[in-house]
Amino acid sequence: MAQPWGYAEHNGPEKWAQNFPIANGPRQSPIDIIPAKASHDPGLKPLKLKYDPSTCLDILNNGHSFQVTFADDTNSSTLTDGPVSGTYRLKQFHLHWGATDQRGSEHTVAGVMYPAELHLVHWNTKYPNFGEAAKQPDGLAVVGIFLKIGDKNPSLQKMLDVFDVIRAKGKQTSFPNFDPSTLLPDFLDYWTYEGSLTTPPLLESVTWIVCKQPIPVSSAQMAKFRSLLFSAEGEAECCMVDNYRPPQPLKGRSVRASFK
Ligand SMILES: NS(=O)(=O)c1c(F)c(F)c(S(=O)(=O)CCO)c(N[C@H]2CCc3ccccc32)c1F
Ligand SMILES: [Zn+2]
Repeated sequence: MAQPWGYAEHNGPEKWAQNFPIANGPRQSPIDIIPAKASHDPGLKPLKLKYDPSTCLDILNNGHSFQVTFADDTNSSTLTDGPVSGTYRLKQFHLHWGATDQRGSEHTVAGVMYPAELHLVHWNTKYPNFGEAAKQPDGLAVVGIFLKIGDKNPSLQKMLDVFDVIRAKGKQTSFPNFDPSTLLPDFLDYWTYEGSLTTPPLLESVTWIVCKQPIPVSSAQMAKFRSLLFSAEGEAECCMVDNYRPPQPLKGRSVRASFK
C-alpha cells in the first residue's frame, strides 16, 4: 500500500513524486500568479456560481484539511460560465492554511502568500461522477479564494463553531443548510489556468479559477483553524498546520485574467 501522504518532512510535497510521479507533470498546481504576466481575455465570461444551502451535508476532518461536502446528485449547486463550458457541480470545499499568519495559501500572487486559501471543488456533469471526472483534462473546476487577516468572518465562524466535534482525523458531523455563497468575495474577478489537484493523486484535471479579491478572516479565527489535528484519536496529537503545497513550475502555461 502506498505510503500515506501528508505535509510532514517524511511524507510531504517533496516526497509525493515517489508514489505519484505526475507530481513532476506539465500542468501541476498551485502556481505563483504574476499579475503583470497574466493576459486579459475579454472573451472570458463572468463566473456564475449558484449554490443551494439545502445541498450542504456534513463537515469532516479528513486528515489533510476539513471539508464540507455537498449532495451532488442534482444541478442545485453549480458553477457555469467563467472559463468553462457546460455545468460543473459543487462536490466539496476545504481550506489550506499555515502555522502562522504569514503563510498558508497554495497559490501566491507575485510571490505573496496569504494566511489561507479556500477551495470550492466542482466536477463536470458531462461525466457520470466526481471520480470519473477527476480523470479527465476538463473534469474539474476549483474556485480558489484567498483569506486575508482583517475583520472576523461570520461565515467562517459557523464552521469554527463545530471544530471541537471534528478535532481529530476521521471525525465528522452533520452541517446542514450552510450557504457557501456567504464565503464569496464581493467581486468575482479571477485568474484562470489549466492545472491539477494540489494533493495526491495530483490529477491534471483542474481548471483553476483564482479570485483576485480576498475575503477577511481574523487572526483569532486563524488560530482556531490550527486547533484541528492531522492525527486520529488515540494517536500522538499533531496540529493541522501548513497543509499547503508550494507553487509548482509553470512549464509554459499561460494565465488569463477576467479583468483589466
Ligand atoms: N486543492 S484541491 O482542490 O486539489 C484538493 C485538496 F487539496 C484536498 F485536500 C482534497 S481532500 O479531499 O480534502 C484530500 C485529498 O483527497 C481534495 N479533494 C478532492 C481530491 C480527491 C477527491 C475525492 C473525492 C472528493 C474530493 C476530492 C482536493 F480537490
Ligand atoms: Zn485545495
